Amino acid sequence: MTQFSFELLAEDGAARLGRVHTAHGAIDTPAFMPVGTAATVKAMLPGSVAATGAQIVLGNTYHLMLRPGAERVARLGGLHKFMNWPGPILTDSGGFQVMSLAKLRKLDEDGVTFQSHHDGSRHRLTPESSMDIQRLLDADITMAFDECTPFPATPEQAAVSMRLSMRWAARSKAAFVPRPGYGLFGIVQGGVYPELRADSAKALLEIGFDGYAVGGLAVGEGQEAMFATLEVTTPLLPRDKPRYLMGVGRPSDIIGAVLRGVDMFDCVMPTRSGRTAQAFTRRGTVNLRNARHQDDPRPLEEGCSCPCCRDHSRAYLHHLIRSEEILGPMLLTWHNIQAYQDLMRSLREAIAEGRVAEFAAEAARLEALGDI
Ligand SMILES: O=c1[nH]cnc2c(CCNCC3CCCCC3)c3[nH]c(NCc4cccs4)nc3cc12
Repeated sequence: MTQFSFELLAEDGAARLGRVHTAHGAIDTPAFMPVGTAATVKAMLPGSVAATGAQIVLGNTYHLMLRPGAERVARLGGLHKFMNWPGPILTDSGGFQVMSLAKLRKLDEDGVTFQSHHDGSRHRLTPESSMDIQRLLDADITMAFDECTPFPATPEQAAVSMRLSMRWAARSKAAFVPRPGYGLFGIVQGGVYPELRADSAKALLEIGFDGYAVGGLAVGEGQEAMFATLEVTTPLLPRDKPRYLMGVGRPSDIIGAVLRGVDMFDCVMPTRSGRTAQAFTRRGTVNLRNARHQDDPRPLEEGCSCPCCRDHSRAYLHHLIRSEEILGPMLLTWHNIQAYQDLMRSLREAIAEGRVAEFAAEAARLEALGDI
């Protein structure tokens, strides 16, 4: 039976090439995890997600506990069977989504009480219930129940919030049921304050986790502050465990974070943007609603192997978007996920060959050119 583990295969500065082994398969890192909110990567078939090169997807505890319910998913064989995704799945703890989506949230030492944004029914999430739900979903990687410290926060506010998350991290670890091939990740908090980040990392190491996420970032602090915080945080985390930067990000954010020691990423942008006609290319984002594309016979991105770029023109994509045809968001979602997976593969190859700094410089140069 596979044990949950992380293989460190190569290093190039602080950047790492690795492989995470889980009960449902391996993940090559640096890795981008497409978000599968309500047990689906929106507008994509599971086979299409796999065809992009994605090896792991995210499931959303908040949504699934409300509908169809974690017990129902468990009765139906767990999330892998329910959504027909045989590969690894990471579920978030539900905490972040409760704070951003639910109504009438009441947070106390024990957890969060909230009303469903669907029907107003009352629910409660605690470290213990979050672990139970993630186990019912059969997540290969379970996230500790934390509070994402709002931004901006004073050092005092960030300290109070971080200490609550550390108490919740200990309770998450105590409630987590260890199984071969299944892992639990802790989440570092501490705002943009180096001492608090150090305190949080130290607290999590004492509790002991299979992987370490950096939370509380990509919440409006800006790329410079995010990178500065990573520079004082990742060096404090174990070299032989995966690091996961939550909610990141744009391609330039991901590249900069990989250079600062991050291995795993999740972000709603490639899927959400795909549905709003925003396409990610090596030369920056392209808005296909823009009339400049209406006579353009070229593919969205030269050299991209996805069905959107392989089989269709910008003029056609523009037409689909303007006509609000379902195929529009389908093709752009596929392209965006493929573009992110191609970026991660290029980063892995660059690290393996010891040229990741050069890769980052070239990527920044191309993006600065803008689309033509
Ligand atoms: O400290 C954190 N703790 C827990 N989760 C965080 C998340 C959510 C990560 N994606 C979850 C996914 C689970 C499946 C459904 C989709 C989300 C963050 N996202 C961002 N920035 C991006 C942001 C997105 C929205 C507002 S900021 N910063 C984050 C910080 C934390």
